[in-house]
Amino acid sequence: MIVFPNAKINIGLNVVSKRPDGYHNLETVFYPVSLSDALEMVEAPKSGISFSGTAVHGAPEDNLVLRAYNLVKKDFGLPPVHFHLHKVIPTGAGLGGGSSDAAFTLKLLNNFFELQISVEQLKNYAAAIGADCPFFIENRPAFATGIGDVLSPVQLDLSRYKLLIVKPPFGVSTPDAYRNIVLSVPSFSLSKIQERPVEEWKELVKNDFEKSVFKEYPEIENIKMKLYEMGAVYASMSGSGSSVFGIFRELPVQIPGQFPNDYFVFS
Ligand SMILES: C[C@](O)(CO)[C@H](O)COP(=O)(O)OP(=O)(O)OC[C@H]1O[C@@H](n2ccc(N)nc2=O)[C@H](O)[C@@H]1O
Ligand SMILES: Nc1ncnc2c1ncn2[C@@H]1O[C@H](COP(=O)(O)OP(=O)(O)OP(=O)(O)O)[C@@H](O)[C@H]1O
Repeated sequence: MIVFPNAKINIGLNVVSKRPDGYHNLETVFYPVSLSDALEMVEAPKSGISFSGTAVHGAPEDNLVLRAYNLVKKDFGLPPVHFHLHKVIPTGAGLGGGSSDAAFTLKLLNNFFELQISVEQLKNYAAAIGADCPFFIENRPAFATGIGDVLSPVQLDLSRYKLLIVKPPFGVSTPDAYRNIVLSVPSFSLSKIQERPVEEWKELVKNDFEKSVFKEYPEIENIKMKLYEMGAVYASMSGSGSSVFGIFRELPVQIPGQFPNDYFVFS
């Protein structure tokens, strides 16, 4: 069975408080995008994972795909399986690629082995893996609070716009970004985002990570400015970076030529 775990972008991100467990409460809008990995699972004599595509760091047994499999196996005694992960979504990019792989693994196991796990229980498994992970279970535009795990759907449809995602040749560590965050009191609640046209977002919708991350990596701010110069209606860093997305009415021509060769450009 093959599935295609997709990336997300964060439209706005307000980090509102630090919790006693070290995590942060936030407000964000998750929006699924079509940039995707490919994940295949077959039954095999021994469990494992192989890779192709862009490099995935870390030991295979630490991969979030195997962590998701082991979590479900504990409760359901699954047979051994082999996964092949073709990685396309860059890591350290704020695009949630690893979280999506894990969430799609949970859904894949549920479907393949007919485990009858409810959506709520799938979200609980996902929350045990990472804060971004529960969103990818239902994978639809959602306003998120808590640590990113309390989700309510928003009627947000950007399909008449074009999206351009630019990833510089380096990533940003999520734990480091949270360590350096400056907390904010949101002046606009992202739960109301669908009521405001994209044309107004530039003034209303902020990502709190930008301040500290731009200071350390001015190149990321340059990408954002470039996207506005290219005619973006709205541009922002996604999550804790390092990728930046631009929302356009029409995509500018010759996009890759606008950025150096070692930048990934996805449209
Ligand atoms: C930046 C975002 O991508 C925005 O969607 C997410 O908040 C990050 O989610 P994630 O990568 O799934 O995060 P996890 O793997 O659960 O946590 C990585 C680290 O980020 C920090 N972390 C994460 C989420 C959160 N709400 N508060 C935090 O402080 C914690 O230090 C944690 O150890
Ligand atoms: N399946 C996987 N794909 C990518 N990275 C994985 C995976 N499993 C574990 N990891 C580890 O997780 C780290 C973060 O990867 P991820 O793709 O979630 O990027 P991110 O940009 O930090 O996402 P986020 O938006 O959640 O902050 C990687 O550096 C890698 O060591």
